Amino acid sequence: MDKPCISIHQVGKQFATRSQTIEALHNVDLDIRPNEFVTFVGASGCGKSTLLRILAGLETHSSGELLLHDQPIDGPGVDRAMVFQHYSLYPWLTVMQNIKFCRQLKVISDGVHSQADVETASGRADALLNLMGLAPFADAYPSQLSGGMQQRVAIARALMPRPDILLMDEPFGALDAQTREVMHDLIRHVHRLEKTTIVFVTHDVEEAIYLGSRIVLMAPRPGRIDTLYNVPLPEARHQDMKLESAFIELKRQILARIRETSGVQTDLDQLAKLTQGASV
Ligand SMILES: Nc1ncnc2c1ncn2[C@@H]1O[C@H](COP(=O)(O)OP(=O)(O)OP(=O)(O)O)[C@@H](O)[C@H]1O
Repeated sequence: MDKPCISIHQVGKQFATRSQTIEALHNVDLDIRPNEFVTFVGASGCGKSTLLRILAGLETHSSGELLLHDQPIDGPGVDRAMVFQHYSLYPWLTVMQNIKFCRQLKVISDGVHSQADVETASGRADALLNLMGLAPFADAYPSQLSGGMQQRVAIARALMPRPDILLMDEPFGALDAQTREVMHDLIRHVHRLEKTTIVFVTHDVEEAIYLGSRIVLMAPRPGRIDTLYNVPLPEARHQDMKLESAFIELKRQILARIRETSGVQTDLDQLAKLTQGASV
């Protein structure tokens, strides 16, 4: 078995607010292998985004150890890229300029750039434009694009420096159902082609199963890993798999476990009474 590229050992995170200390993560242990596609689900507040932000180096952890290729994570790095739910594109730059933006920052900060550098970057940007189906929109501005297309630009921009790890925090949460399906097949294709390790946080269990090879179910108060599930689907996926019994059974199990761990129940008797009252 491959050596893990990310090792999370006994990681804890507390947030101190004025009135209390919140244990956002408690003794989290997980190894992620190179080129894995791991999806995280769980009830609201179970620490999914906090863990992702710690992996990105945008947040510090309070205890334990996080290693990336055996080195401690102590801040952001070009080896990791993050894609958020909101597209975070620069509205005054075109699609192509947005994709090349980080590369240009690097050139400015390094103070060196050869003609070969520029050509390599242009070739990479062109390849990503094509991969994302954005070639006809290279000169468009973000405001001229749909939400799905803007998120494709954000993904292309994240992939530009060839990160080892792509961290995605509900990247398709704001898209309509049809666009999400298209994005699911696109991101699986990107994963196969680019061989990037993907860590993907979502509220949507169906999305977690369709995309992931492994699902990490987290539970809240304190935020912790509850269950790991291997996804019993082949690498090559298609939308009809969502109707197969293995898929539906896994979805049922995970949804039931999220309900159990969230401690939130819908009181159907109470709802029925309220509805009766309303109809009088
Ligand atoms: N900066 C912060 N200061 C104080 N508490 C925080 C902070 N960030 C997160 N928390 C708390 O830590 C816990 C975990 O939050 P986090 O956003 O990681 O959960 P989540 O699983 O991503 O939730 P959701 O699915 O609702 O986005 C929550 O109780 C949240 O209120």
